Amino acid sequence: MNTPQSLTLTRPDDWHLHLRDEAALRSVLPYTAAQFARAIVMPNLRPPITTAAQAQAYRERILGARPEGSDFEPLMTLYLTDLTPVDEIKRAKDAGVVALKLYPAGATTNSDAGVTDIRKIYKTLEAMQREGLLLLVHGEVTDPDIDVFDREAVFIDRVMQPLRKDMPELKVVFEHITTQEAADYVLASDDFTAATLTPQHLLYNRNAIFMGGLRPHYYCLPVLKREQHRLALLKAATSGSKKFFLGTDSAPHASQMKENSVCGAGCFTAMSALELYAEAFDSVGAMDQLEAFASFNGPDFYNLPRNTGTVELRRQAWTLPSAVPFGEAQIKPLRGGEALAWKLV
Ligand SMILES: NC(=O)N[C@@H](CC(=O)O)C(=O)O
Ligand SMILES: [Zn+2]
Ligand SMILES: [Zn+2]
Repeated sequence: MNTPQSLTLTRPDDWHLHLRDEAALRSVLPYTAAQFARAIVMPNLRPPITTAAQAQAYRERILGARPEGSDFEPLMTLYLTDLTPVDEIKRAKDAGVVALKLYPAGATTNSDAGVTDIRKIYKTLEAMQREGLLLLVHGEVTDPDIDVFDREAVFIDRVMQPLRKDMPELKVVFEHITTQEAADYVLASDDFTAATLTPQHLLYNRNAIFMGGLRPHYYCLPVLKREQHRLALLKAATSGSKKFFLGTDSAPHASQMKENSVCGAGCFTAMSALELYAEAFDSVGAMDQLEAFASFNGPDFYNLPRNTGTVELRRQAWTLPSAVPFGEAQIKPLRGGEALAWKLV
């Protein structure tokens, strides 16, 4: 077993992050800026970021919310709709946008304006393939006849397989994968397909949502799955395959929205992201695989330079605050009030 007391790694990036806007943005950004050099910023605001001009303006707001002295760099994305014009792709490329996000309409938080049928946007996807912009997918079908726990596996058959056949050189990131089926699919695919993995899906199975009562802070989409799936994801993350990389999907919701008769989907992990991944990798003696997962595989897939500089993780117990301010409200981080075994120093 590889059980180091500390680990120095090249500065990592977060390849899937929700920052929200305005006061919420100002509350959560410092946590990510303290952990990561860059992050792929999700566009599912209300209203969503659908144009290059909106992405540029959102980027400025993010830069303006950085703590004094921070060099954190947001990497911008657009939200695909049925009506995204083909011309927008060139404008996006020129504006420095790196990817577009496919939310099947109704699949998750703020996805109402999403795509109703992927075939409606094929011309736009072809333009992305030409311009070298990546497609990021929330990979769940929205068919109400499909069980919530099967929606990712069914998405592979109904959407991913035909898409890969029709658009073979479009780089696709299967975001926040949660199943053995998705891990196997990505492993078996060619170099144009990769996946992000969240800390919660590497650490927990679906029992966590029901432990001694319903636990809203463990509810995200795609929902946590059985232990067999968690083990497959952890195996993929620590396998040394370059197709898997860090994407927290940290998705802040005010605690009154989580602790409500209808609980919003999303886990807030930005305050302790690297520590949670370290715990997952350490649990299988794979700390030596963490640097590639957190710092190399993402930039390599996106064709961006790797970061310079390093950060250090130490095996040192500390307690995560149970709640922190979130604009006028408050937010409860995943594992808040509990001890963590690793600390970013
Ligand atoms: N993951 C989540 O449960 N929620 C995300 C949306 C998403 O990434 O699907 C959010 O924006 O809150
Ligand atoms: Zn999603
Ligand atoms: Zn997300």
